[in-house]
Amino acid sequence: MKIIQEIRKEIDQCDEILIEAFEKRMELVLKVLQYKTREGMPILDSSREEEIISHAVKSLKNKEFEKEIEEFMKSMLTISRKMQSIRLFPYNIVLIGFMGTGKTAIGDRLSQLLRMDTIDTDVLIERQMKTSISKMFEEHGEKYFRQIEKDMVKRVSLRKNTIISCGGGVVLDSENVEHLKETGKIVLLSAQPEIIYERVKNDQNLPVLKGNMTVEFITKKMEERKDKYESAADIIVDTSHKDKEEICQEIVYKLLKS
Ligand SMILES: Nc1ncnc2c1ncn2[C@@H]1O[C@H](COP(=O)(O)OP(=O)(O)OP(=O)(O)O)[C@@H](O)[C@H]1O
Ligand SMILES: O=C(O)C1=C[C@@H](O)[C@@H](O)[C@H](O)C1
Ligand SMILES: [Mg+2]
Repeated sequence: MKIIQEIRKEIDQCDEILIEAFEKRMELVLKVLQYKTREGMPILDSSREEEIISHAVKSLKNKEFEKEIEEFMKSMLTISRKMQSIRLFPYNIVLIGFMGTGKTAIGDRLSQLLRMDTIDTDVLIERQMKTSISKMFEEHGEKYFRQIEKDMVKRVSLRKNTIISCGGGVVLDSENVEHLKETGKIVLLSAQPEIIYERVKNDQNLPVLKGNMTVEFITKKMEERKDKYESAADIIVDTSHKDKEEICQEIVYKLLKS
């Protein structure tokens, strides 16, 4: 009994050291963040995280704990990144734009990079209604879908520190824009019609383009919606000829400047 008490005492001492080191580390992370923001340096640096993890694995004396140290460092980096994201973006990041501009794809990547939660109105609607958007259009018409979408936008606008990827038609309704703006900043993703066509041409779940999957129709529809998209936007990021990493960096940079 005495032995276990002795060991526990040592564990408590280890925890004290960890707590002290953790506190110090978080304070230093915030200092780096302030410095980077002041100097206009890129905030996201995935290679630095990999370096920190591999350094920790190498530094370990007892190799029995390799897997565990990796997990430990990853959790700490996640906590640290989350803390930074909350300070940098104390609001929802709302992604809007035409079909195929990358709202869903960029929402997912941005959420990995910033360790912020992400949701997608189309995905939530399909999950709630237990059917596809195409079927909803087919069986009940567009008006029915837009009402469900409107209710969903109202609900998701109540969230905090979340990346909200919207359906392509969400901002056509001015009340949706008002709700989203109450808690978020709006990022308009754009792309050239030819690029959008290449990205969506095989997508069977886009009823607005059904029977009209051509560059000409996409161009016309984009032109019709242009003013609504642009007037809702706090920042605009063109996604043509850019990979997801570049787009995320640009979103972060422009949001911080806005
Ligand atoms: N920057 C990019 N480069 C190459 N492919 C991309 C890029 N962004 C998105 N894509 C691809 O284009 C397709 C459409 O993207 P995504 O589904 O994210 O668009 P969306 O804006 O969410 O469209 P929707 O309005 O239909 O929900 C996907 O296959 C995605 O992987
Ligand atoms: O642009 C649109 O009107 C749409 C885009 C998709 O995200 C879906 O929300 C739906 O297919 C309608
Ligand atoms: Mg999408």
